[in-house]
Amino acid sequence: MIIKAENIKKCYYTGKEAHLVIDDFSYTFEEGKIYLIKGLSGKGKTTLLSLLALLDDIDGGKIYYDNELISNANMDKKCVLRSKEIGIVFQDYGLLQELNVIENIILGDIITGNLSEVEALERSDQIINMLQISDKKNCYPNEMSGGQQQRVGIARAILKNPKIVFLDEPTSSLDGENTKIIVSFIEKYCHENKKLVIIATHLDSFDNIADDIIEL
Ligand SMILES: Nc1ncnc2c1ncn2[C@@H]1O[C@H](COP(=O)(O)OP(=O)(O)OP(=O)(O)O)[C@@H](O)[C@H]1O
Repeated sequence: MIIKAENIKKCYYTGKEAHLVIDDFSYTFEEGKIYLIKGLSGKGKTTLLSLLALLDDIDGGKIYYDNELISNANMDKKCVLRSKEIGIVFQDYGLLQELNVIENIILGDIITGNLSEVEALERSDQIINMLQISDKKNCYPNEMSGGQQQRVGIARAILKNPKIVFLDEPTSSLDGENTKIIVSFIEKYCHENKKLVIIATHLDSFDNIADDIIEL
């Protein structure tokens, strides 16, 4: 999947005042590559990620997925794309506290029908093994470290084998060891499976594996 952003803009309104956060951003993201969106806090990294991931609407410009103009599509079409082709890893992990690791990973894709329970369990077993959290499979989020919870978030995002993965500050609160595990996993996942990976970060953890770095 290729994402093309053409002159995209995003404004936030506080009262009557408009703040232009993304101003005329253009870029083409290609499959099989890892891109970093970098910049200081408040520069608009999360905003840009959520526009490209179709979580929020642009105020100007165009977004194409594989040459199809998608920014004008209706909500249903965007939801289907997000559900089938896009995996998102959120900055705050976004895990459900009442569910254990396996349930957190598989439930969404079983509910949406992306995977059968058998497929989901089989794939989640492989993924948590690669991410080195197999011993935590029955734990609840509050029984795990930040690095372990982040890996659960990654496992959940890639369970359905999406073509595109967005990660928002995936290593911001992690130590060196956890960062290393996540960086090498992301590199392998992207390059071996020809996925498009877009990472918003203010850190240098991914610099060595990035195909391009976009400074905001
Ligand atoms: N929903 C919103 N309503 C109004 N302003 C917003 C909203 N979301 C973000 N902003 C503003 O837009 C700007 C960019 O925010 P964004 O979260 O995209 O930056 P960021 O680069 O990801 O920052 P950080 O590294 O701190 O996460 C900030 O000034 C922020 O205050």
